[in-house]
Amino acid sequence: MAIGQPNQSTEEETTEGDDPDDDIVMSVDDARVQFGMSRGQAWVLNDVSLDVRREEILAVVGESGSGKSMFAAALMDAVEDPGHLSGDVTYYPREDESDETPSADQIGSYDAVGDDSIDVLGMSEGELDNFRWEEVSMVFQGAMNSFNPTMKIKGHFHETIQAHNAVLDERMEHVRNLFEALHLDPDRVMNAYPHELSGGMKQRALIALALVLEPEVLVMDEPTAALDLLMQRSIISMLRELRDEFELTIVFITHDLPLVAGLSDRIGVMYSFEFIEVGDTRSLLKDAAHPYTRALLRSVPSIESDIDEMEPIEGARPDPVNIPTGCSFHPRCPVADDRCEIEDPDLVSVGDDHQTACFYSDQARNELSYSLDHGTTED
Ligand SMILES: Nc1ncnc2c1ncn2[C@@H]1O[C@H](COP(=O)(O)OP(=O)(O)OP(=O)(O)O)[C@@H](O)[C@H]1O
Ligand code: NI
Repeated sequence: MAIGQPNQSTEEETTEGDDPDDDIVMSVDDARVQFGMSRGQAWVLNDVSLDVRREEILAVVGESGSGKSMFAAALMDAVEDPGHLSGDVTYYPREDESDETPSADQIGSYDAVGDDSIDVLGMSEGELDNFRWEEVSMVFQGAMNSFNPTMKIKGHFHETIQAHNAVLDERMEHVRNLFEALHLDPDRVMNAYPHELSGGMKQRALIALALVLEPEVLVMDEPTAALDLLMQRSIISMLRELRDEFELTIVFITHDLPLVAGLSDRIGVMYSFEFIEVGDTRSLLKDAAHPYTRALLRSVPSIESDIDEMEPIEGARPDPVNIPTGCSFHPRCPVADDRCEIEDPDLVSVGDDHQTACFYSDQARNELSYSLDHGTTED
């Protein structure tokens, strides 16, 4: 395709994987979060559609304020006021292999939209409270200090288990397995008060707490941001094992792209409150197709790159009250033209299991360079 010639985009294109057999655990369709400000209506999640695949590790990356935490909150209907969430969020419980009956029936109390799916935004507060521990659990941004300082770690586990009427001995046995996978000494940590633990230990204990009722999906919002690099890397390496051992799906939210390069199966890049590129980690890092993703990869430090090769992304971040028309990245984009100011590109396929929302991804790939001496090489 000649440079400057736009890709064809169609309404039908979505972020769904190329493989129709992909087992989807959650799907988000046309999710929007809107709130009124004195300056006008603000959109902090702008028509987002994305499928989360069962047992994948999906990294959600983007600059501060791009909507990553909003997306996480949307997954469990936890958007706080004044934000108002609309659209659809659907959860697909694992089918019981020994039985044709979908496990949605076994879960029982939730409202199912179909035989085997659950309408997350249609649940009552009580249903949501169970859902958030038993199906889709979350480690919130900055939650490391959310432990009650006057209660031993053990107490937090007991409290959660009892609040959900689960069998204490059974659950505590599971917790021992979780602790082992997270390289925590159960006796020592359980009997400690929060302040007696290092940041890394507290964060791992929090991850174990999120998994105590065996959810299918674990959403983690910047779970390692407050820790030193060594501890970050060590937790990251435990997460893959945790996923394998407990058959988890992990949605890992971070502003730190190199950190998740060796962890995730797929990466979704958010810009201006929506996904602008989604793809298989290897393909996305090697051959990023969106000018923003390429700029992001150029702006991150790597072990070998010189500090002067790093280029911060120029221009102001989008304002939720004043999202640019057309492609929201156009004011900062080196390859944008008139079309980009008017038309909003949909996500279209740009490779195997790789979609991007840009009319000029060929041009971006040809003209915008970045070096890749981090990430995929360190599996
Ligand atoms: N409860 C809320 N209601 C409305 N808007 C909100 C609410 N919470 C945050 N926002 C706004 O939503 C936008 C997106 O915020 P969000 O927290 O999702 O960004 P983020 O990508 O997670 O950033 P960071 O990396 O700094 O955590 C921001 O402009 C923020 O001010
Ligand atoms: Ni956030």
